[in-house]
Amino acid sequence: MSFENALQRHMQTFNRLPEIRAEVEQLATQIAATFTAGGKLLFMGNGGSAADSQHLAAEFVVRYKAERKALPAIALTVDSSILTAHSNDYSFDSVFTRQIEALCQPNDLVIGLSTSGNSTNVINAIEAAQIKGATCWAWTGEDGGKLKAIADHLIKAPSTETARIQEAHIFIGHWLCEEMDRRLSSD
Ligand SMILES: O=C(CO)[C@@H](O)[C@H](O)[C@H](O)[C@H](O)COP(=O)(O)O
Ligand SMILES: [Zn+2]
Repeated sequence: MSFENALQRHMQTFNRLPEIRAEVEQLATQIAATFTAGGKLLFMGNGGSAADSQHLAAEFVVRYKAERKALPAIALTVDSSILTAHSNDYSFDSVFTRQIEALCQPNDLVIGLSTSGNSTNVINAIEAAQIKGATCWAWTGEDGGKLKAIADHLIKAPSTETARIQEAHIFIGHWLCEEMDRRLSSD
């Protein structure tokens, strides 16, 4: 794909983001309510979405732009000992489930990122988090994949192309950080 072609697809995806604005605003409201109620955010995903998970968790814990209190967020993608021990001793399909069992509380909000919507370890962990009583969001592509029927709420980036979906996901994540700065910076 040429540079121009990739850029055109990126722009097409971003031009369609207003279509999912209501869901993103609903998520912002739920995240703010989660923090106010003493809950935390748990992020997970594979590959680029693992990177997005740790990137976004860091924005909440450290800071985005405003000076505000630390906000509780954990990426389930970062502890190499947990990831390798669990995958080696049990299965990669339950590598996030195990951490949900250890860390997730009923008032937490779980965000599973999967461009296909079909990553088994994300699906399994969302189901485990639902059993724990947490509210579960899936960030997917336009298709939604298997997560469409499983997650409590969906944010479907308007593309079927992995890279473009990831670019939209990180934009949405940054906008949520912007919103938390606006809503919580005076706390
Ligand atoms: O970053 C990329 C592609 O841009 C890859 O690392 C990609 O994230 C990996 O293939 C993931 O395993 C894809 O999983 P998913 O998004 O379908 O859940
Ligand atoms: Zn990538």
